[in-house]
Parts: sequence; C-alpha cells; structure tokens
Amino acid sequence: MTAAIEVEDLRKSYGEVQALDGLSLRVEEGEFFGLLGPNGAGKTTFINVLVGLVRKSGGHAEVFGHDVVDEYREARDAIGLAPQEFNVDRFFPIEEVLVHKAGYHGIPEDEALDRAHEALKRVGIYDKREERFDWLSGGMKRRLLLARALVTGPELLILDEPTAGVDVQLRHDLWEVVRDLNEHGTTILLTTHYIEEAERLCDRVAVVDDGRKVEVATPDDLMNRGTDTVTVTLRDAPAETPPLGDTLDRVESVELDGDRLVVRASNGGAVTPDLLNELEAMGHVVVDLDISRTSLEEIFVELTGDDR
Ligand SMILES: Nc1ncnc2c1ncn2[C@@H]1O[C@H](COP(=O)(O)OP(=O)(O)OP(=O)(O)O)[C@@H](O)[C@H]1O
Repeated sequence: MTAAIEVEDLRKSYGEVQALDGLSLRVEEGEFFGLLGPNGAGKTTFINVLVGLVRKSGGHAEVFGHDVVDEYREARDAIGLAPQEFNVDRFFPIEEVLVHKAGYHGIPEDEALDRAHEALKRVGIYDKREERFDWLSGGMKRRLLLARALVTGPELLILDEPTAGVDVQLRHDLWEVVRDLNEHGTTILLTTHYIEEAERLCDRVAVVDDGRKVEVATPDDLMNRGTDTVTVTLRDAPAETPPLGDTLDRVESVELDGDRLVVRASNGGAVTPDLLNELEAMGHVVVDLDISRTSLEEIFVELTGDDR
C-alpha cells in the first residue's frame, strides 16, 4: 500500500542549525498520526518540507507516492495544511480567502464557492463568511485555518498546533470535525503540545527530538513501558510492609504509609488482581483501590529529557 507520508533520512540545515537530522518516518493512509517533540525539535520544518515551503538539504520525502520536489504539484494538492501561524490574507472576506485557495488548487470558481461555504459550515463560522480575518476572534481564526485546509478536500490533513491558545469548547469542536474526517478516510498528521490530546486521538505517535525520530508506537504501547502506581487502602494498618515484590515479578517497589500501600509496577492494571489475591492470602482486608497509569506526558519527558 502507498504510504500517506514516507520520508527517508530527511535533512535540513539552517547554517549551523540542523533542524532535520536524518528523519525517517512512514505514515499509513487513513492513520491519525501524532508528531510530538519539544520546542525546536524540527516538527514545523518537517511539515514545511512536505508542503514545499522549505527546501530539504538531503534525503527523500513523498506524499501519497509523489516526491515533494519533483512532483510538487501532485504532492501539494493532496495536502490541507492548518499552520501554526495565522498566514491569512487580511483584505478579503473570509469566503473569498477560501475561494482563492480552492482556485489555486485548480478548483473551478462556481464549485469553489460551494466548497468554501461547506467548509465554513463544517467549522461553524458560515455566518461570518463576509467578514475579514482581522475582525474574527482568536478562536474563529483557528476555525478558519481549518476551513481553509479543508476547502480542497485533502487526502492528508496536517494540523500544526491547531488548538494552541483556544478554549476547551473550541478544542472539543475542532476534534469532533477532525475525528469525523479521519473516520471517513482522511489521513491526519497532528503536532501538539497537549500530549493528552495525542494520547486520546492518535493511532500512533512519533516522538522527535533534535531533528530525529526517537520513537514511534501507539500511545498504549508507549504507556505500557512506564511505571504505574497502584494505591491500596487496607482496613488495618500493617505493622510492616507486606513482601509483595517477592512474588509478583512486575512490582518494582512497595511503600507503606499508615493503612495505605503504594505499589509501583509496570502495567499496573494487569498486576492488580494478583496483588489483591496476595494481600488477601496474607490476611489483609482491602477497603479501597486506586490505579494511576503513567501518562504519555511522563513517557515523553523520559524520551526527550524535556520537562517544559
Ligand atoms: N528559517 C529558519 N532559519 C533559521 N533557523 C530556523 C528556521 N526555521 C527553523 N529554524 C530552527 O530549526 C530548528 C527546528 O525548528 P522547528 O520550528 O522546525 O521546530 P518545532 O519542533 O516546530 O518547534 P515548536 O514546537 O517550537 O514549533 C530550531 O532550532 C529553529 O530555531
């Protein structure tokens, strides 16, 4: 199957700065793919290479089998980009901004207006269609960037920090739209600093740092590598720490804090039934239980050494 994105040993230098330093990555058609990395990791540079805004210094990049340099037009036409920066023409009503965008990608004028209206309805700002960009609120500007990315009906939607600085309701609305597109076959590439968002939405995530891939996996796989915390409250405080680590091999540490046992274990959810059986066999009565899973955020910090 043709990949939506395939890059091999991608490089981009700005003088001394190696923004991309041998990045290799494959995103399958139909995936919801997250690109995570600390500030300056090279995420925007990577996206800009794909859309032809930045010329790579080396390596290879294809979008749906089209080389981003040699077949720029085909590659670019397949992509809808909602960028991090507000790069919108401020002098036209927003519906015209969308019509121009569609025209640039070869969509005839009469069809372009229909598409512009459809995209504006989809993101919920159709009633603002005759207003100019500068008159919109920050949240509406984000909606417009998404509408502009959608007006060409792209196979690949790239979202670069689409929810930076927007309120909870809008984040929720935007994700509804994007999820629905993905369910209908659009491939999504998302960069976000809200790692929880990636954890919830993405089929797979790549962690990049210093212009290179550190890891690529499903959020679940990454989280399974972390250590979870299982807190068990016992009816009677034990005199000493029960020796649970001796019999349960995934248990990493056990601490006693009054009537509470704090157990650190890999894949805590799976360990818990054995843990409870073991405690019961020792004569303890469990009155409360809490399992706190490692977050993707914690794994991210471990992988990149970034604690933002
Ligand atoms: N036009 C440019 N000229 C010089 N250096 C640049 C340019 N664009 C990016 N860089 C540098 O390349 C590196 C990667 O930047 P990039 O914007 O791709 O990172 P990012 O992962 O998108 O970061 P952020 O999360 O902050 O958006 C950084 O060190 C940045 O300073």
